[in-house]
Amino acid sequence: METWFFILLIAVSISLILKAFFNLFSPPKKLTHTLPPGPSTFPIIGNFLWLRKSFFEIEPILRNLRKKYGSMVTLYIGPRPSIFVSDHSLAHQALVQSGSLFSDRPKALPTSKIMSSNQHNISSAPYGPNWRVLRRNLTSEILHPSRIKSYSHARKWVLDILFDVLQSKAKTGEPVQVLTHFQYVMFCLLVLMCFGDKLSQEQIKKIEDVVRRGLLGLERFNILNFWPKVTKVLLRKRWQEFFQRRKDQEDVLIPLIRARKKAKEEKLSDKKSDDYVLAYVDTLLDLELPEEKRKLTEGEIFSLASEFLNAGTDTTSTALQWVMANLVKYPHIQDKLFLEIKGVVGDGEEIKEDDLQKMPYLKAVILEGLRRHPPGHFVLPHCVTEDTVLGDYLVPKNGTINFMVAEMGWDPKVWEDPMAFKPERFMRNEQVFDITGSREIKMMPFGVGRRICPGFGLALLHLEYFVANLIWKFEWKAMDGDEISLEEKQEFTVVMKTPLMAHISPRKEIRS
Ligand code: HEM
Repeated sequence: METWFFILLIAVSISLILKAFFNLFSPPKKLTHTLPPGPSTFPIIGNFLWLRKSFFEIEPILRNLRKKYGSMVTLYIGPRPSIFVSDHSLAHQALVQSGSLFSDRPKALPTSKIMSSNQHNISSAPYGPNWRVLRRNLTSEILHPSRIKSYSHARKWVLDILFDVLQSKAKTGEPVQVLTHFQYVMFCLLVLMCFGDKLSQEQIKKIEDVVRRGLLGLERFNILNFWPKVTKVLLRKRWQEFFQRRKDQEDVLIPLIRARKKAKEEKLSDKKSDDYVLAYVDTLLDLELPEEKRKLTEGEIFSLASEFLNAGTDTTSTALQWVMANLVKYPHIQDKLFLEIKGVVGDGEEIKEDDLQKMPYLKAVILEGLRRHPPGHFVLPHCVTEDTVLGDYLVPKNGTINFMVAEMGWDPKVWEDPMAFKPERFMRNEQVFDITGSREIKMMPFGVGRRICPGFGLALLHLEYFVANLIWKFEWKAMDGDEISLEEKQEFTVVMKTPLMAHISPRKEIRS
């Protein structure tokens, strides 16, 4: 079927080339600034071929193009020009200094439009009143430090689950493949924050299965966005598969939303007023959209809940795996971290959340992990609210502008020996490293400016809490004769191509 689609594209391309040829004779449009340079593309077919690639596949191409064209490059991906920026100071100019111009999101492609309930979630909502209300609800109701603190019992519960699994592996001496465990614990935490703390492990597993299945292999559906009227006929089966994925998720998540609605009503009518811990879904039930002056629909609440799970789980478990991989690869860094923890905890059994504030080296290890292995190599695509100039080039309203996160963290002009894992680089300065990039950008694993990841505080807490406890409880070693490979591949995030396998031994036994 794709072959027919391709032939059709060639036919349309030829007619467009002819049109472009005739346009040569019409008077040129007057433009004071031009788009940033980039490789010329064969109309339509070129756009289509770019569209089939993931950003991860495009990244090495962009790295080469940067050498030729500089730190702003244009590619024609799909129907719009896409500008890529790899320069720190241009990113600061755009996202921080001109934040109100550069914080819009592009019009969603058809599949994303369906997934986001027509851009009624935080990450894809246009810059405006609806986005502001949705984002403020998340940050003030759920991600506020005092609310985050109120979920500490959930973190302890999940940590104990993780310890039980690792303890049994340590006893048998078999190596542990940690990623699935990390993914599961992050999932538990976010599910409890999203739907309340009364869910069983079986329910959480079911949610994880269906949400993860929906997330992986999404690039398969990119092609549907190219000329949807045609793909709806020619690629009918793939569209069906796409809708089925969403339905599978709705079947699991919508009953949970309805249960929270019922619980809230019961609480209001005072039938039940027991230990009711506020969950993200509860805050959405009565929220009003200012642009449409109405409450959210069930479908929109579903999209926001899915976004919360997708945004906060794989990103953090990926970062956790990268950090642990480096601690296994470099035992001297692991030892140094262990000694710092010992200095704070003494002979205590567990690390309390307040203890984390006293561990600067731990923070440096996490920051170095995020610099060297950012889970997302690009921020989400941005667009401008009006035609704008950046770095002497035009950034048009009908295009997208993308910022290259990994490139900035690996820039030798900013970071000495950038590909090495050296947490000490974050210890040299008296001041705490500013991850929000408000004064200057050195790296931006969470983005910067008005669209900065609202979950960065929660993510850093989760990373610090789990890394510290995992190192305090166990010694982590590479398997005999096994090199820890830092090769990458793209899943939803940029993960380890060869997932981390390690031998673990309880520290208690080592100490006694
Ligand atoms: C290590 C973990 C994480 C990383 C590396 C990360 C990274 C990012 C990045 C790069 C963006 C895009 C910024 C932009 O477009 O300019 C983003 C947006 C977002 N993230 Fe995160 N994130 C993480 C964890 C979380 C968590 C835990 C949550 C929620 C609980 C979350 C919720 C969101 C949301 C809702 C957005 C959209 C913001 C907007 O468009 O206004 N993220 N994140």
